[in-house]
Amino acid sequence: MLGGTLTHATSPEFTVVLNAQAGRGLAARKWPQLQAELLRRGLPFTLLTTATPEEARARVLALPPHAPIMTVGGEGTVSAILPALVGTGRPLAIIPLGSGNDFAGMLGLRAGDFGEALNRLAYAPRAVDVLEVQWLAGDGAGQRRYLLNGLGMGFDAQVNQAMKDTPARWPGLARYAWGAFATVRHLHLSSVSVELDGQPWYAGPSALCAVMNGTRYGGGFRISPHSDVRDGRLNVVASGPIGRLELLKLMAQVLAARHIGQPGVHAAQGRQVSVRWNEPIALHVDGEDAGKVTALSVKVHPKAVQLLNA
Ligand SMILES: Nc1ncnc2c1ncn2[C@@H]1O[C@H](COP(=O)(O)OP(=O)(O)OP(=O)(O)O)[C@@H](O)[C@H]1O
Repeated sequence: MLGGTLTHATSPEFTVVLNAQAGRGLAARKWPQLQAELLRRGLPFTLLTTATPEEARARVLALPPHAPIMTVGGEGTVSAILPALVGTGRPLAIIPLGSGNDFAGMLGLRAGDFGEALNRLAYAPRAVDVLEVQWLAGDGAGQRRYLLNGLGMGFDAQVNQAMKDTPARWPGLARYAWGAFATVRHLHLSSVSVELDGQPWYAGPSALCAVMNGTRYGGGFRISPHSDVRDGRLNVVASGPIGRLELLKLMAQVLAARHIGQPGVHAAQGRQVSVRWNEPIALHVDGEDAGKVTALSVKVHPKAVQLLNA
C-alpha cells in the first residue's frame, strides 16, 4: 500500500482502486504518470492494488461510509465495486484506463487525459442511476448484480466474446467492429418476449437485446443514444427478425446513432424490464462475459451513485 502526501487540508483522501490488468495492462503502465499528477496536485490518496474484483469489492466495503473512491481501469473495475458504493454514500471518481471506457467516454472522459479527469473534481458531485440485474432462470437463478453502463444478450454478447481474439493494441471500436464481422456469420435468431414496466413490449424473433443505462458500448457504438444516466430510467433496445446483411448495416447505423426508428429496431424506456428467451442466450454485463441466460430482469436505482468527476 502506498500513500500520497496530504498537502491540501480540504481534499478528502481518495482510495485509489488500481486494476493493473485493465486495458490489457494500460492501467499499470500509466499509473506512474497518474500518481505523479496526483502528487503534483496535492491530492491525498491511498493505493489499493487488487488482484481480483472480489478483493477490490471487499476492501472498499471495509472503508468508512462516505470515503471517496477513485477507480483506475475500465468499466469492469467500476462495476466490480458498485455493491460497495450503492447506498453507502461512498462517492466515485473515474479515471478511465480500460479497453472500451464507454461509460467514461459518454461523460467526456478520455483514457489518459488525467488533466480533465482530475480538474473535474472541482465540480459538484452528480448522482447517476445504477441498474440491477436479476437472473430469473437457469443456473444463476436468484443471483443479482449491479451494473453502471449496460448489458447485452445475443449478438452483442457474442461480439464481446469474439473481441478477445483481437490484438491488444487495437482501439476498442476496431476490436468491436472486428468481433461483429467475425460473429455475423453465425447469426442466429431466437424468440424473445420482453415486458417493460409490467406490460408486454416486444415478442418475436430477435438477434439481440440490450438494456442500457449509458449510451454506448464496444468502444463507441451508440446503441442507446437517448439514454440519460440521470433520468431514473433504463433504455431497452431489441432487434426484430433480421438477416446478416441487414445486421451489418444496422451496426454501421449504430455507430452513427441512426438506427433508432429504423424498421426492425425496437427501443423504449422504463423502470423495470423482464426479458425471456426460448433458449439459453449469451450475456455480457458491463462488457464482461456472463455466460448464458434464458430469463432476467433489470431495474433502475435512480441516482444511486455520486460521481465526483462526471
Ligand atoms: N480491482 C480489480 N482488480 C483486479 N481485477 C479486476 C478488478 N476489477 C475488475 N477486475 C477484472 O479485470 C477485468 C478487466 O477490467 P476492466 O473491465 O476494468 O478493463 P477492460 O476490460 O480492459 O476495460 P473496459 O471494460 O472499459 O473495456 C474485469 O473483467 C474483471 O474481471
